[in-house]
Amino acid sequence: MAKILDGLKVSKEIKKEIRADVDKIVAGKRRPPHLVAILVGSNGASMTYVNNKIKDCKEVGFKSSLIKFSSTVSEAELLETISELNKDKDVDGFIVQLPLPKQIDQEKIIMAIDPRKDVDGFHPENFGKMALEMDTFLPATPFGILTLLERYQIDTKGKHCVIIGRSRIVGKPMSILMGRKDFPGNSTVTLTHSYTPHIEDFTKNADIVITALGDPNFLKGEMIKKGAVVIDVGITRVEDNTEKGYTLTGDVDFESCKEIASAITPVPGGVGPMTRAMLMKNTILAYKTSVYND
Ligand SMILES: Nc1nc(=O)c2c([nH]1)NC[C@@H]1CN(c3ccc(C(=O)N[C@@H](CCC(=O)O)C(=O)O)cc3)C=[N+]21
Ligand SMILES: [Mg+2]
Repeated sequence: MAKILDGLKVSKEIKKEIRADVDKIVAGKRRPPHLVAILVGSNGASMTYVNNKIKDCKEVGFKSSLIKFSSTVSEAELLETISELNKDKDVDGFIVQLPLPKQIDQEKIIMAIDPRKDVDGFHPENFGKMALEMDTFLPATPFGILTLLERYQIDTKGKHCVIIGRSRIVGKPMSILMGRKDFPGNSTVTLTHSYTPHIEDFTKNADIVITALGDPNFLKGEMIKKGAVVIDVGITRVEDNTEKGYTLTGDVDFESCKEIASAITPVPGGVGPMTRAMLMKNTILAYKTSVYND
């Protein structure tokens, strides 16, 4: 039976560390860090995520603000709000919850964010710095995965890491980070996606598998090597007859994989809570402007 990589537990530890830091800041008569979230429309999952981020802010002692727009908001209105947040000295970092409605050009929105306030790490300037191993904000989900690997002392050096999915917020940055010279890193990376034939030919040879494709229970035990480390980023709401009306389901078939893997993340309670903790981490980094101070 694989060791469970308990993202919920580690995320609580990280939030406690941040809280202690904020308490010191406030005791020194300085204002606490301030995170702003922009939410467009009323997608159920997006509302849950954003509300949880606001809850996390309270927990760690940050000030938080939520700016809500209807799904019919214009691109110009959003850009105006971003421009104001960029200038606002009371705001350390902000995020625009994705996905955005189709009338909005996502790239244009991300490009408008001041990279120094881009605590999601989505701006191309920050993505470029990440790729070149310069100090910057790492995107929260990959940052969360790295931190989880680090705290559980999973050896990544010289290992073969196979990533499934090439999204701009998970798969693509993860593929770069696992190959960087830092720890955890120094892996040999294979980035697979929807055009990769016979994905099991790759996953069967992987020491570490990271799934981020959004296909419930895709990765089966027979597709992995004995002793592999399995990181499940997928989180799909599969509709059913439960009270909630859905069950959160990962990309990993947990039941079959836990028998073969040496370590595995659960869904829920794995990568999701780590993502949230790292957004808090990036926000306090933005506050200290330490990433731009060297
Ligand atoms: N600008 C932007 N930044 C993001 O970081 C961002 C985004 N847009 N859009 C959507 C994705 C997804 N994402 C998650 C965050 C937390 C959980 C999380 O806390 N999951 C819990 C369960 C939460 C639930 O009950 O639904 C868990 O896995 O245990 C999941 C997914 C951040 N994203
Ligand atoms: Mg993909």
